[in-house]
Amino acid sequence: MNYAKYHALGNDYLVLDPKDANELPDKDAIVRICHRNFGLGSDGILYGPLESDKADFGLRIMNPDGSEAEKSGNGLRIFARYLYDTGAVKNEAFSVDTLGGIVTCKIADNAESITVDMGKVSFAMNHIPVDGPEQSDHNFGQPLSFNGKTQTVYVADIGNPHCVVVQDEISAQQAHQDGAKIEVHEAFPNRTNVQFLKVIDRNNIQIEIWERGAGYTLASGSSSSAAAAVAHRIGLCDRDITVHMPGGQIAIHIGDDFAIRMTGPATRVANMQFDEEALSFKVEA
Ligand SMILES: N[C@@H](CCC[C@H](N)C(=O)O)C(=O)O
Repeated sequence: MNYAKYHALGNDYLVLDPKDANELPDKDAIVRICHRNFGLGSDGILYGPLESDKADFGLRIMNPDGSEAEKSGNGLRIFARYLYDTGAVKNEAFSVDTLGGIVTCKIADNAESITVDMGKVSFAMNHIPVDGPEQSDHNFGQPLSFNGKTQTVYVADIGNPHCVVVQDEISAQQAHQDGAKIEVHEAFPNRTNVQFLKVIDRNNIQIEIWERGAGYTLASGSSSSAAAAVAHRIGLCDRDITVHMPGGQIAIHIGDDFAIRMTGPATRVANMQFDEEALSFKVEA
């Protein structure tokens, strides 16, 4: 099976084109294909371009644990780059239908820069299952207990769910320890992506990320969107925010009603062939 591997600031995806595969691999196969030792290795699989009656292209986004994500900012930039590389699009704007809504993508500077209109961030959690008090603009910021402490967290939805923790200092180690706990906290029956956010100044933030279904990642576009929106919503940042992550930087513009425009790169890595033999190897627990 042929996969095109790309990364967006170190957040790597394998693109599986339906012309090469009639259907997505099953959950176990996805886990194996994404495994960094027993498979090709990636933070997820992008299955597309699919037909859509609502947009120019349809896309399904799979996490490396085999679960399906509604949206992925880096995944969308990578998918846009794949469409450009395969000649399906040029420099015109085009729309992509995801489970988390329709987005618009535009490629510039010979594909060195890709902009995605990600949709609007919602802080009133109508579609993220959140147990506990109803989330709304009036009670934005909730105490959450994890790992023996209680901190204020901010939930934000940009098609997929996010939980933002604002702190003076952040670290990869904390993202591993606390992120893993918050992802599966009982407050989030559908699990959540987690960002630890440090405000640098009114136009720059730094985040460490723990992704739902993927774990620690070097960058995330929907996380950047959610974290920037929270920083603006609580009055710490303006509308143009550079998000600094271990893998690099993404530019976020926050428009009216928290409509997010995200700009960043996507880089081609390889064309890879997955051998079915890897599926039958028994991994000792
Ligand atoms: N890496 C992504 C987010 C991918 C989906 C996420 N793990 C989820 O389950 O919602 C990004 O760049 O946004």
